[in-house]
Amino acid sequence: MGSTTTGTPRADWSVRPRGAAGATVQGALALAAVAAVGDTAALDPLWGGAVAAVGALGTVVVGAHRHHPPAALLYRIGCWLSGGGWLTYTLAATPWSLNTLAALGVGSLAAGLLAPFGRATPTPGRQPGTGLMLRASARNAAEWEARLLRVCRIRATVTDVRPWPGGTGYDVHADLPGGGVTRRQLTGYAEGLATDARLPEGCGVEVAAGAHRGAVVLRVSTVNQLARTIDYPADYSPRSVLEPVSFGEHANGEPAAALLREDSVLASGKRGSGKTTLLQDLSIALGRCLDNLVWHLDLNGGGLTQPWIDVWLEGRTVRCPIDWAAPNPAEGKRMLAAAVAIAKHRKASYRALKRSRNTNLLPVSVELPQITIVVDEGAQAVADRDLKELLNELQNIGRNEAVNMVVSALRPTSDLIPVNMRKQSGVRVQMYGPDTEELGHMFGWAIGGKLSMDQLAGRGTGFVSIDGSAPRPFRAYNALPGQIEQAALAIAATRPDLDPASAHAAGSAYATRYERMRWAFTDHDTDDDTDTEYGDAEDGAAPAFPATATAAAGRHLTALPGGADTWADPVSLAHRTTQHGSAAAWAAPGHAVTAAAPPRQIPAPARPVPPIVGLALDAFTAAETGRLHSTELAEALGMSLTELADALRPHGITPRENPFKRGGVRARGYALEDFQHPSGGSHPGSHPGVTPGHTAV
Ligand SMILES: Nc1ncnc2c1ncn2[C@@H]1O[C@H](COP(=O)(O)OP(=O)(O)OP(=O)(O)O)[C@@H](O)[C@H]1O
Repeated sequence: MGSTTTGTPRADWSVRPRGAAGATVQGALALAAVAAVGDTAALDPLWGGAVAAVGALGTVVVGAHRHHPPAALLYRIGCWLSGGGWLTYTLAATPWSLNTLAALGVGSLAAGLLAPFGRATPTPGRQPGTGLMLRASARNAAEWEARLLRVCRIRATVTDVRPWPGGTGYDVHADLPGGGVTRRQLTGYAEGLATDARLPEGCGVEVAAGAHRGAVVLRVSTVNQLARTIDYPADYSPRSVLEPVSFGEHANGEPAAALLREDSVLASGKRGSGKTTLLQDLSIALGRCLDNLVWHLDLNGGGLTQPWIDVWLEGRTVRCPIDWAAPNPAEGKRMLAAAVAIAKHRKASYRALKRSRNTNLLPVSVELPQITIVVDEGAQAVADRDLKELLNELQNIGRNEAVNMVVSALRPTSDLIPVNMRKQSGVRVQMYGPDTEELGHMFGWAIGGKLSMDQLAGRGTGFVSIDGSAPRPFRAYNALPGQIEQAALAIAATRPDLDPASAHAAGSAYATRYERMRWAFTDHDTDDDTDTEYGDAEDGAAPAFPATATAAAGRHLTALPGGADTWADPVSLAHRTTQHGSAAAWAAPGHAVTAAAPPRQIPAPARPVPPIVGLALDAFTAAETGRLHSTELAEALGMSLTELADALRPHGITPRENPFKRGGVRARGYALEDFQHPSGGSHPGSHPGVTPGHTAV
């Protein structure tokens, strides 16, 4: 009985057989009827042979067309031949004898019992047009159906098994059953499937989208491709940032690549996992783009930038391959402040261009390039409150205006990388490491919690997820210094220049960057606290400081009055710090300083506190300590060590003679009491008795 869609039962009068028994009985009756008619009509027995031959031939043709398995073909040919043989005999003799009828009965019984061999379906592993499937693939398909049922309790139908070109794995195409089973459910079983399939170490199963929502492709690697080192392909031909940027290979040989016009990248991994190498890959790939400029914010000791800059410092190229590189927080603040200014400026200045191109997205080009800031050791950057704020702001506003970021960090956890920064990163990479829980932190526990580092092959390998897609294992290209040098020379010749409107918005910090870079990336003989990031105070060759600078604590990024100040001028140094709240009223003798903002009220200090001292006191308060290393204080104030020393010396404040230990490091530094009770100074208005939490004037 069938049923209508409304549920009312309805009789089914079709003669289509239901099951093997029905088909056998129907077949036997039909054969007996043909024999009876033939006998009555005195048909020539040869017709029986003809029927058998035509039936068998038809079975072969139809079977091949419908991809019937060999057992089904044999069974069906057998049925035609035995039926045809019986018919021939009965036409020659008579159907009406007990023996012929018994032969028909026995034959029919045998056909009924052997019917399962004749089943034409399922023949897994086949889609129209894919041709005959190899027997091994068909067996593999059946195994995967069984495995999906065993491991995931999902009764999927495998529709194809396609070997990878290199023979290092295969794709299993499957249709999910109805009833709400989703691809995402399967993703959680990837590890279990790989184990059940007894895949070699380092091999795994990736779950990818199929042709439709109910289809899935399991990428099964059988040879540990990720274990071999892949050099960066020696191809520096020009590309566009509108094309995917490649940084490695997946296990099946496909390039690991992402579109970085709008999506920013967050790459995390423990020390030595291959983050810097990955950033080098991205720097090369992005540097090749004629519509993109690479900036480096390298707080990791210059390892990222140095190989790029050397060719320029050595005079092997006139143009610097990296448009701007910042090796320390102070320069980083200038860079990020300039990037924020550019993003804001572009919003306004290129409105007409967007309208004329009928697009909401800033159309990047050789004349109007994207800026991609590659940040090595983002955790160090976000440890600085100002850098963190700037990075956050840039990430929030830079997408449309083509100011993008690639950030690396030791861990993807919120203590090192702000949650917003992770959430806003469309491309997320977690490099190999012993701690599987990092995958949960990076990709979310629902997906990442079910992945395993066992799928990777040590340093240089990782998982990448693009725009929330299932994380895929990949191996990053290995970019060695010699190759970076080659790339740097090629890119120096092809990279674009910043568009004039953006360069204008970036101000003098941008215009003077090369002088500072040249200084910062050249070796200098330095000596403890008199170190400087860009130069020595007494060295007349030291470059001028840019007029646009981040204010002391970088909280107010405004152009400083007075233009480019000189390197060793304490007034200008202090002046740079007066943006913090505004203590412009203080000035050293003989110097007039224009107030940038109205002076703040102070509770009741006996005498005014110089701004540099006030800011230093703030830094001690923020750090909740009575001792700060010179580098810490300089960093907190956005100054170099020499700038700091020069600014404090007039107030009789110098680093303590004896080094002290903080955070496990022994170094010289400043003591809070020296700021509260300075020994003296050139300025008549010294400031006895000030306490942290005071307000500078
Ligand atoms: N893709 C790669 N292929 C082969 N070897 C690699 C790859 N990436 C990194 N390595 C190896 O690992 C070492 C460390 O790499 P890298 O400096 O990039 O790691 P890192 O995570 O940046 O380390 P750190 O955080 O200490 O700076 C390299 O010297 C290199 O030998």
